[in-house]
Amino acid sequence: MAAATPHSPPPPQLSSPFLEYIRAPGGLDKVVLRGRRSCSVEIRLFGGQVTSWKNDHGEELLFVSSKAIKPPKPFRGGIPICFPQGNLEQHGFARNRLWAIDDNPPPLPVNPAIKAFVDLILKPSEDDLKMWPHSFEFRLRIALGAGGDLSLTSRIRNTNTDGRPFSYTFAFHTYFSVSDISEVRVEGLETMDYLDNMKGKERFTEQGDAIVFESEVDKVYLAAPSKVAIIDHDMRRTFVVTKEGLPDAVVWNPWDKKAKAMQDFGDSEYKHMLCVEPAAVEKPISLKPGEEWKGRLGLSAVPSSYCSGQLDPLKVLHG
Ligand SMILES: O=P(O)(O)OC[C@H]1O[C@H](O)[C@H](O)[C@@H](O)[C@@H]1O
Repeated sequence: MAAATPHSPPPPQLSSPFLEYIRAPGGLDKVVLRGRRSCSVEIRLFGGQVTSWKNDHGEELLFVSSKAIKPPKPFRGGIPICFPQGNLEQHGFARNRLWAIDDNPPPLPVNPAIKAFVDLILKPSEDDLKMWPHSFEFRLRIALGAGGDLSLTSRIRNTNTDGRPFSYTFAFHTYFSVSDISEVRVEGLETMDYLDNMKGKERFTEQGDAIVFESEVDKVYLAAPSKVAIIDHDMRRTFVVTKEGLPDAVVWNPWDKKAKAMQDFGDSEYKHMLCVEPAAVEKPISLKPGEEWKGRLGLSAVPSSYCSGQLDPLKVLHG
């Protein structure tokens, strides 16, 4: 396994005032993207994982467990990358590997207003290839927009030289920080079909209006719309989640019993988090050698001053 090396190479020279490389022992080196006022994003090279996203008041928007444990265990919170899934460790190994900074990524169209971004890359190690015998290049661009919005673009290329295709499922396992899960509602997934992970992946159709939370939820919404809103009444904040190339959306909250059973999660922390995860789960993505797949996650937080308590979710979703 490509665990973090105790003697890391010298920090890369990041030639931008919007980026900072921070050295930390035990595979915890990180890159910080800085935007206007106090907006920032922190990305840990271990897992290629976003571990913090702050708005321009410096308020944390992502949930990270106070019990999160260090590498080589996956880190509970932020945005773990789930790839490649299948008959492997839960959620695949990408969240559990040391990624590198990609100094020379192939061109990716960018909004010229975006100054703060970083490109990471993951390639399989010899040990990874024994577990999942496919050669790939996984490029991840993480960008902080001028308005404080965050985007993650994944590009996965099949670099097999033996002519073999491969297939995988994928998720941006996004943990949102919420004031009180009982006061949160999700708009955009009502009337959708879903697979219920708590009922042996049986298929159901969501009924009623917005989704609210009163107990454990672990559902894969199929062919979910490209925009989903998470409305946090107490915080007077709405997260708008956009997705491209990722048909499904997993919604997860472990609630009290499961929370207690998780070693790296506080007993009451389920009250302050919600995972809404743009994903490709139902139909695995298939790539022939030389082919590349692209998936994008966009996150923005609409503050209460904008909503003024009059938030019209239809405007957020369709306006
Ligand atoms: O504990 P982890 O491997 O990070 O998984 C945490 C959760 O992730 C997803 O949301 C799955 O749908 C859940 O079934 C799983 O429990």
